[in-house]
Amino acid sequence: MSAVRTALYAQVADIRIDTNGRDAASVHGAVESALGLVDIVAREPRRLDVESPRGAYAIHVGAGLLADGRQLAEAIRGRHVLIATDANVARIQLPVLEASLRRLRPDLVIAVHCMPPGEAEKTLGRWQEAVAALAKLGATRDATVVALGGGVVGDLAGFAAATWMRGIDVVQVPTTLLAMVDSSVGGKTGVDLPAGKNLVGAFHPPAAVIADTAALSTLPARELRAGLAEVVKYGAIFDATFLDWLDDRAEALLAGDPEATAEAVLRSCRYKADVVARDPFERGDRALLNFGHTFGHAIETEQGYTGATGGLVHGEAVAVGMVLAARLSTALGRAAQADADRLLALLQRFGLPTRVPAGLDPSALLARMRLDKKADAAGLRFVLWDGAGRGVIVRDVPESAVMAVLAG
Ligand SMILES: NC(=O)c1ccc[n+]([C@@H]2O[C@H](COP(=O)([O-])OP(=O)(O)OC[C@H]3O[C@@H](n4cnc5c(N)ncnc54)[C@H](O)[C@@H]3O)[C@@H](O)[C@H]2O)c1
Ligand SMILES: O=C(O)C(=O)C[C@@H](O)[C@H](O)[C@H](O)COP(=O)(O)O
Ligand SMILES: [Zn+2]
Repeated sequence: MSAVRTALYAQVADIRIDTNGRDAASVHGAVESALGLVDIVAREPRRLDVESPRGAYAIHVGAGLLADGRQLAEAIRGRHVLIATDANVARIQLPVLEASLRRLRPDLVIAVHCMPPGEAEKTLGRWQEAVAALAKLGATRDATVVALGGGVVGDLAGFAAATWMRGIDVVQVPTTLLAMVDSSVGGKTGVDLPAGKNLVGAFHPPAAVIADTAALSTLPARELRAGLAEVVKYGAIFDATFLDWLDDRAEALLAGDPEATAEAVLRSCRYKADVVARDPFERGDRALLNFGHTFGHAIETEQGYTGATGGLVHGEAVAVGMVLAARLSTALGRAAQADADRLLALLQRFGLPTRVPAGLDPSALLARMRLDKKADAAGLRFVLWDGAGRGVIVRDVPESAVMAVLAG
């Protein structure tokens, strides 16, 4: 262990990062916490393989994968690497990831691109900065973008990779629970416009996903809860018994228990991997993953993506959206009230919001939904459920019923 410690410190001391000043204390903290995890990594990280139009890729899940570095080092083909991250993650996880990469792949030419955190930064302007960083690096077609961060970084950096020279590799290294269980898998990338969420983007599956569950130890509680909303979503649409499992493990998950967390990540990735392998371009049942999102995205857009400054963050908006989708299902006679009540109780147990924020106008939200990506010339489509674990895609939902749940 002491040889690993010496090597990690030596590598970290060597690193120059233009975009982020880090003090010695934060480097020390990051290295020490990474070292504490090397033992845990010996307990075998788990691996899932996912078919995709760009080739099969592995999802690695385990504690300490960033300090270990082997899965990441092996996923990089060419010489140029752009590590894209945000300012919070750059302070905490970047030193460890960069040290591992330099230790295991001294052949690489590495640059770091750092953006400010938050949904409000998932913009075309920030995408332009990311591709400019690829140009500065001289990234060739065999270059790799390493997306180190939450879903905002993952979507934006993934889109930069999708568009640079019409498509280079991206390795997703999720550091939030939401990104581990959802956004790093399946290849949706993109940015928001003022007119709507993720309106500009591309399907661009990753070359690998490396989910170091130890990174979650520094995640703010609010972001952990937001991630749990997307975990609940899998139970709601695919598997009622997973809702029972979540209910049983709620305390453990909220406390960041490593075993419960790793299992929640793996099970979530399995649900998502199955559906995206079957339907990578969302022509069919992949749309079930949008449960709660028609409402949720309308809320986020209407609030101007102000999750970091008083609005709802994505997972919170999805929690509210799922409650509304369940109510709409009940109102349309598709599901029992008891199912909606159970979902509401679980989301409340996870400390998630379950009501439309005050001050949002139902008709303005309905207007936002018209730019939902599931809509077509024939109108809106909603993801509803026929009861817990049985998501269903529905057309011809009367606007009056939608307005009633928005207002209720
Ligand atoms: N592509 C997809 O399939 C998909 C799926 C779900 C969500 N999304 C998108 O993901 C985004 C939301 O992602 P998110 O919830 O990860 O939010 P986020 O990326 O904004 O991260 C949340 C906050 O946590 C900080 N953070 C990240 N990792 C940390 C760590 N380990 N320790 C401390 N702080 C950390 C970030 O800096 C940020 O402030 C939305 O834009 C949503 O549309 C995409
Ligand atoms: O992967 C998918 O497919 C999803 O819908 C997952 C969602 O959790 C995610 O928020 C996604 O970005 C929404 O996609 P969009 O196509 O509705 O913008
Ligand atoms: Zn989502």
